[in-house]
Amino acid sequence: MPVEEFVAGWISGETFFFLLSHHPQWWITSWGRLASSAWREGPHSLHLLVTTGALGLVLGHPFDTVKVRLQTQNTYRGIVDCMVKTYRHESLLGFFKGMSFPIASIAVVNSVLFGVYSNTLLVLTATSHQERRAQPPSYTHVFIAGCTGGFLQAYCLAPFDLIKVRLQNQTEPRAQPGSPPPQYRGPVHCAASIFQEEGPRGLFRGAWALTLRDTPTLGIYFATYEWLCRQSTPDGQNPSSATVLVAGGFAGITSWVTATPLDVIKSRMQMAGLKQREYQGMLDCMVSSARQEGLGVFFRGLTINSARAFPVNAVTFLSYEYLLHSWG
Ligand SMILES: C[N+](C)(C)CCCC[C@H](N)C(=O)O
Repeated sequence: MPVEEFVAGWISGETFFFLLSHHPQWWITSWGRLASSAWREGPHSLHLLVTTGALGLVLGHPFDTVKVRLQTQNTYRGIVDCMVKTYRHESLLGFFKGMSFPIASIAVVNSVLFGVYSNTLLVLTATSHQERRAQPPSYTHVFIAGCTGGFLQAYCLAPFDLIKVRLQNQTEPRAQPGSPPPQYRGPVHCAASIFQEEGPRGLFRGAWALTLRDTPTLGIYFATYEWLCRQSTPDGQNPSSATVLVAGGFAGITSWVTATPLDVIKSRMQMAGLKQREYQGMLDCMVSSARQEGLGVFFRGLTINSARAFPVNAVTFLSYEYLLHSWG
């Protein structure tokens, strides 16, 4: 089984910088150093691509926090109201709650997604990544391979995503003397408390909704990416960097448009069991949310999430393609 796709997915998901850089000062200075050396070496430098992957995730996280809050809390009137309240009560740091686990896990998740996708295509079409420009796979095969990757990555993502959502929803300001501490002190404490209270299954709360969200929509993700690349690339040639960026960005948005209804349900199920109400199951969550808040509830957070999805997915595809290309 070719492993390059797993490795390229891993690096484009990009974690090792996080492991090296527990300290924000280190992060900022080393990113600055890498970016400036990459600038000198030219825009195709690996450093630049890899660090922009991480940077995209960091810069995208505040948008994600606003999205999650709009989806699960009914106290905000809209994007601006949520931003203002978060900033007033929790300062800028409030937007970065729950960020460490996504950064630590995105590499594993992307590695599984891209690795399984490419190897499923290999099984279906008997072509390797390098051969696929000359012999492009059908969109049906691309879709099936994307769904397979999406299905398997959902299981790796589920516990990390649960902890992210729980931490993003803690609206307490940073510990001030005398004020009650938030329920979870950090990602590890959050994981440990869920494990203690609900056992290992507790960590997979909402996992079904997540799997249903990701399986078809990651098929759409890869099919959109392939379609957009082929539209603007002459037959048999590799797409240009600009094409990859635009196709990756729109693939991200398209797949999020289709994923948002189940994303809302997934986030609500993950929050169930805390202050909010319990649901009997996914269907109950859908029906009661729609009854109480109207059908618009299924598109909560879509605008802000699309603004985040474009740059994040543009960079992911660019580094993935670039890495595979440079390994020949
Ligand atoms: C399938 N679904 C739409 C859920 C996600 C597709 C894009 C995944 C990417 N890591 C991101 O965070 O944007």
